Amino acid sequence: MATVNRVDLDGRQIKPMTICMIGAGGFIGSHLCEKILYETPHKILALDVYNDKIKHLLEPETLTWADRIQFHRLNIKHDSRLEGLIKMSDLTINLAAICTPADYNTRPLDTIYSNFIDALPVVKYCSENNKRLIHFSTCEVYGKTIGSFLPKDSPLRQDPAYYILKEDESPCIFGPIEKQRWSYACAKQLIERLIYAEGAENGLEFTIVRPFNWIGPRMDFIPGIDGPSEGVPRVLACFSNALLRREPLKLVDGGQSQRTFVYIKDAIEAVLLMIENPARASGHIFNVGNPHNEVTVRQLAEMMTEVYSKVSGEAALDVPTVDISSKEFYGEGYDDSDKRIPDMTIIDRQLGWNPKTSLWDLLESTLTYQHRTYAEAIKKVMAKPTSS
Ligand SMILES: NC(=O)c1ccc[n+]([C@@H]2O[C@H](COP(=O)([O-])OP(=O)(O)OC[C@H]3O[C@@H](n4cnc5c(N)ncnc54)[C@H](O)[C@@H]3O)[C@@H](O)[C@H]2O)c1
Ligand SMILES: O=c1ccn([C@@H]2O[C@H](COP(=O)(O)OP(=O)(O)O[C@H]3OC[C@@H](O)[C@H](O)[C@H]3O)[C@@H](O)[C@H]2O)c(=O)[nH]1
Repeated sequence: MATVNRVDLDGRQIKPMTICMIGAGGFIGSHLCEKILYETPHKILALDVYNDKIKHLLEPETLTWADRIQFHRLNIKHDSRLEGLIKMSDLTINLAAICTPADYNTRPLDTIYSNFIDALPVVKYCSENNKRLIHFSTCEVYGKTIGSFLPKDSPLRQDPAYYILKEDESPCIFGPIEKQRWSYACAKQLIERLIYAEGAENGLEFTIVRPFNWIGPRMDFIPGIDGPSEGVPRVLACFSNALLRREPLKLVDGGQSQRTFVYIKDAIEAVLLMIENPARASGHIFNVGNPHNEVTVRQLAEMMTEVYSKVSGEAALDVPTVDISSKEFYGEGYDDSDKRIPDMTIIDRQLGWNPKTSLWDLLESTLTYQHRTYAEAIKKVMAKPTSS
């Protein structure tokens, strides 16, 4: 229930606000809209080119929160309504971006435009109109770890100083320009620098979020079901798709890269704290991830196979994974982050936030959702004879 008498971390009453949420129809946006509508009195101006993932919040119009969410179908690349909507709001949250690795090396121009050029007017309108901005960046701005450049057998690789990623200390280490994978990270880094500079020179009140692999229901799409057959989503959806179709999970370059995964519902708690505690969140860059949920991609595949077998009741394949080269899977210009463990000092100190959900538990609830949502549709598609 949306409570009116909400207090912030310092015991002050939180006034209801209007939030302009750009990219509200995406994975993170859909969870953030739910959280705000279910638990707070705030209003949302939801901007996106799609609304499939928030349809349940928009229809029917008799829902108790219907007067607190307004959907505006628009593309921020070219829509004169953007400035007016930002002006009508107390806070703008920008989530809009091309953010699937399969696009970074194959559509580098779209990637750079989306993550830098298209975000520029949002920063400018916030700055000029004295509006607060929460901008979504990425953990990819750290790029590769310092440790990855050490010899394989160096004992220093075990020293956290060489791999833990700290907002105010770690360098941003990208590969050469011909590795177009880094077009995304580089564009995100430049918009972070621009926002930071707007804060320093023009007093923009900002918060930058660096998500570390947030996963959960509604992430991306299942190819051929609610997205293009040839599309390559992020790893959770790729592996879910293979499990649903009873095909081996593809491990890019042997699945040796490491990631930490955080449950979307834990991560959204952190965003709500930022929204409602401006004095503690403004001027900061926050890592938001779960340092305790680290696995290699191979281990993720093994765990997902086991969890899916449990939630679906179907035995796992005899050979559940297959190796594939990054060139074959993503094409020319792919490169990878080796390891991503967030330092949590700043977010813990400023907002007292820490993630709660283990990788096993978050996979169990997410794969239960995937099975319930897609298993029947996949069976139907697979039963259809293919035209030759
Ligand atoms: N999910 C993660 O783990 C993760 C990790 C790092 C960074 N991020 C960042 O968080 C943000 C949201 O990510 P997500 O996972 O929800 O992705 P998503 O693709 O599900 O959501 C992005 C939304 O933005 C919309 N959008 C894109 N361009 C637009 C435009 N020009 N005009 C209007 N709407 C537009 C898309 O339609 C989509 O609904 C992105 O900026 C992404 O870079 C996410
Ligand atoms: O089928 C697959 C898909 C992916 N992978 C691997 O799994 C790892 C994770 O891949 P994801 O697609 O989830 O994306 P990444 O973690 O590399 O980047 C993501 O992280 C931060 C965000 O900014 C973006 O959402 C995205 O860039 C990579 O090493 C990738 O090569 C596979 O081995 N098999």
